[in-house]
Amino acid sequence: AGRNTRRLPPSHRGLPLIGNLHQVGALPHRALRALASSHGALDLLRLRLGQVPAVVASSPAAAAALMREHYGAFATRPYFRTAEILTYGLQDLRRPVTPLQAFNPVREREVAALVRTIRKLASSSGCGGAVDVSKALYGYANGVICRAVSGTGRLSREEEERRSELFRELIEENTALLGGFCVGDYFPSLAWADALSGAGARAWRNFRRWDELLEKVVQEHEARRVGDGDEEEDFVDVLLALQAAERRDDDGFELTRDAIKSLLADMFAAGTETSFIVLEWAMSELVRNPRTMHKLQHELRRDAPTDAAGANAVGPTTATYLRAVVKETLRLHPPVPLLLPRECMRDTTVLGFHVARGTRVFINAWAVGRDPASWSAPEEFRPERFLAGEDISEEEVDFLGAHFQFVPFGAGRRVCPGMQFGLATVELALASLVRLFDWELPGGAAPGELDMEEAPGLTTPKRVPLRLVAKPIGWEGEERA
Ligand code: HEM
Repeated sequence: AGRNTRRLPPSHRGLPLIGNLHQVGALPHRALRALASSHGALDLLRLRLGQVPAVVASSPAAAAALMREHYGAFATRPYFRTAEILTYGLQDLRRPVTPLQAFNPVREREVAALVRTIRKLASSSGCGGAVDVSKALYGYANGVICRAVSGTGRLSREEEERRSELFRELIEENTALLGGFCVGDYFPSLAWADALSGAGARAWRNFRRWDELLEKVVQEHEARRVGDGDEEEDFVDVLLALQAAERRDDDGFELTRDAIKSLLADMFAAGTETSFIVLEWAMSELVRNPRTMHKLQHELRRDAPTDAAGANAVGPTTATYLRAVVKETLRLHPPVPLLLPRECMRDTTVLGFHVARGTRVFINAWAVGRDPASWSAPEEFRPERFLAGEDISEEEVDFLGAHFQFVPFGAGRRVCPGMQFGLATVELALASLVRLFDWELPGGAAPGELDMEEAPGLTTPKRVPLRLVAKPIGWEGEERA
C-alpha cells in the first residue's frame, strides 16, 4: 500500500506548535482516556506533543499488540534529556539479571522500625490524634531501598540515618525533574530553551550530588567486600561481583563503574516511590472499605503471630487474601499509570493502524485496569474478585504479564524487574500495619469522606497525605490471653 492509503489512528486536532500538550493535563492518564473515548479510539489515539508524534493505547487489545505481538518494535525507551543526565547517559544499558527478591531481613528490620514509629506517634499525638501515615510509609519504602542497595553494618546508625535522609532528598529532586516538563524533550530543536527554564542546569547539579554519593557507596564496598565479614550481601556487592565475573568472561560487555552507578540510581528512582504509592492507596482503600479491612484483620490476627513486629505472621490462607487486596489496589491505582514511555523503532501496523518509526508510545495501564469489557464493576474496590468461588470471579487474572487488562508492572521485555521486590516490600508492611493497629479517620469522619484524589504528575501518590488515627492493639496483653 502506498503511503497515502495507510490508515492512521484517530487523532484530536491540536494547536499550532504545542499540538495536544495542553490537553494532557495534570492527570494525564485520566485526560488521555477521556480524549480517547470521546474519539472512539480506546485502541490507539494519535497525538502530537510539541514536535513529537505520539500514540496512546487504552485497551487491553492494544496493550497486548504493543507489548506482545510487536514487542520487538516497541521495547526501546525514548531519549529524555533530563533522564539522560541523571542516568549517566546509559538509559538503554543491557540490564543484568539481579536477585531482587532477596533482602527479606532488611525488610523485616524496616517493618519493625515502621511499627515502632507509628506506635510512638500514636501515643504522643494523644487521644484521637492522627498520624501522618503517608510520611511513615515513605520513610519505610525509602529505608528498604537504601538498606538493600548500600547495605547495613558499614556505617554507624547515625551515619546511616544521615545517608537515608540525603538519598531521600535526591530522590525527591529526581522525581521533580523526571516528572517535570522538560521543554527539550518535546521540542528537540528548542533544546536551548531548557537552559532558560533551568531544568538542564538543575539536572546537572542533582547528577553531581548523586554521583558523589554513589561513588562513595561503591568505594566503601570495594574497600570491604562481603566474604570474611558477617554483613549480608547487598545490591552493590551483587553488582561488583557481576562486574568481576564479566571481566573474566570477556564477552565484550563490561559493566562499567558508570553503569553500576546508573543501575543504583534507577533502583532508587523506580523502587521507592512505587512501593510507597501502593501502600498509601492500599491503606486508603481499606479504611474506606471497613468490611474488607475487618476481614483482612481477622485473617491476619487469627494466623497466630510469632512476634509483635509481625514480620513472619503471614500464613498461606491469609497470604491469598492479602495478595487479593494488593492486586485490587494495583488495578485501581497503578502507581505509574502510563507505564514508562516507549519509542517505535520501525514502521509497524498495530491493530490495522500505521504507527511510524519515532512515534512515542504510552500504554494507559490505569485505563485498561478499569476497562468495562474486561472487568465486572470496574470502578469498585472488590478484592474478592481475585478469589475462587466468588460471584464475580476474575481469579485467574494476574499481573505477571499474560493478562493485558492488568499491567501495573508493564509486560514483555520492559516488564518491571523489581516486581517481586516491590510486592514483598508492600505485603510485609501492609500485613503488619493491619494486624497490629485498628485504624480510623480523624475527627470521627465517615469512611466515605476520605479524600481519594491523586496528585498531579506521571506517578500517582495521593493529593492529600493520608492521616489516620492508629490504635495499637496489645498482643502482649489481652489479645494473647
Ligand atoms: C509495587 C511496586 C512497583 C510497581 C507497581 C512498579 C511498576 C513499574 C512499571 C509500570 C515499570 C515500567 C514498565 C513498562 O514500561 O512496561 C517499571 C519499570 C522499572 N522498575 Fe518497577 N515497579 C515497582 C517496584 C520496583 C522496585 C522495588 C524496583 C527496584 C528495586 C523497580 C525497578 C524498576 C526498573 C529498574 C524499571 C525500568 C525497567 C526498564 O526500563 O527496562 N521497580 N516498574
